[in-house]
Amino acid sequence: MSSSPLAGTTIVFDLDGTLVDTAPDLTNALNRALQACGFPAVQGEAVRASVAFGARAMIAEGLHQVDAPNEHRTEDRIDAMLADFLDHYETNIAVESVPFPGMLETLDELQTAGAILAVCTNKREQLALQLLRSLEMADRFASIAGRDTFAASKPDPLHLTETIAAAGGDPQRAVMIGDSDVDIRTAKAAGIPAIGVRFGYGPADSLAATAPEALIDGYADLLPVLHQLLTSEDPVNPPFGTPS
Ligand SMILES: O=C(O)COP(=O)(O)O
Ligand SMILES: [Mg+2]
Repeated sequence: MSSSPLAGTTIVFDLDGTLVDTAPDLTNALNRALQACGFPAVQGEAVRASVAFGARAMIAEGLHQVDAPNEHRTEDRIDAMLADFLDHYETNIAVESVPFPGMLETLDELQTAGAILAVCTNKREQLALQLLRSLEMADRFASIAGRDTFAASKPDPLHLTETIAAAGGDPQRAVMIGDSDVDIRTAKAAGIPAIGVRFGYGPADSLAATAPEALIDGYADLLPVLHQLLTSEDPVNPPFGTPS
């Protein structure tokens, strides 16, 4: 039997910018929507930070980057662009999207140690499933919950606690891992420790400002940091909630 502190612990991952580098395909979908309106394409770097906030935010940032006149920024126009964006994205979801370096190996190690894996993303559930299936990763996760899976989505803590419940896990034995302040705020609101990843899309200062339990720069750091977190005997900040 495994004596790892990871055994039976639910490790919940954000998707975009945490498990998978989805920015290139999202940028391609944005450019398709911009070009359909007669605007030029934008560079990925220019809209990268907006990926953390979803397709609508990417469109708003894209329109800002191309100096779109105000009449192109109405709700109706943005809705039409969003439909165009999603249409293209759905059929091109895993063309350039790749797992972050070391991610698959780390998931292997977590599973070997007996951890329960789950995904809590603000992507639409169907798109999250499609992406993870395309990358042949979907079966690794006991639950995959998108923005439309439950009654509320991140930063509402219900999204995270329901994801853990759907995975058959215990919120008192869970850790959230994400690239944006939204992920960390969600975890804090649920009373769950959080690890921020600095290689994703969330701006570094806002990620750090939410004070996650730890910040990592790559998957090589995740297991040691998790181990430290799960075996911490700090009575002031116990790893799992308040001691009874
Ligand atoms: O698509 C989004 O809104 C962001 O997705 P994420 O929650 O997986 O980072
Ligand atoms: Mg993210």
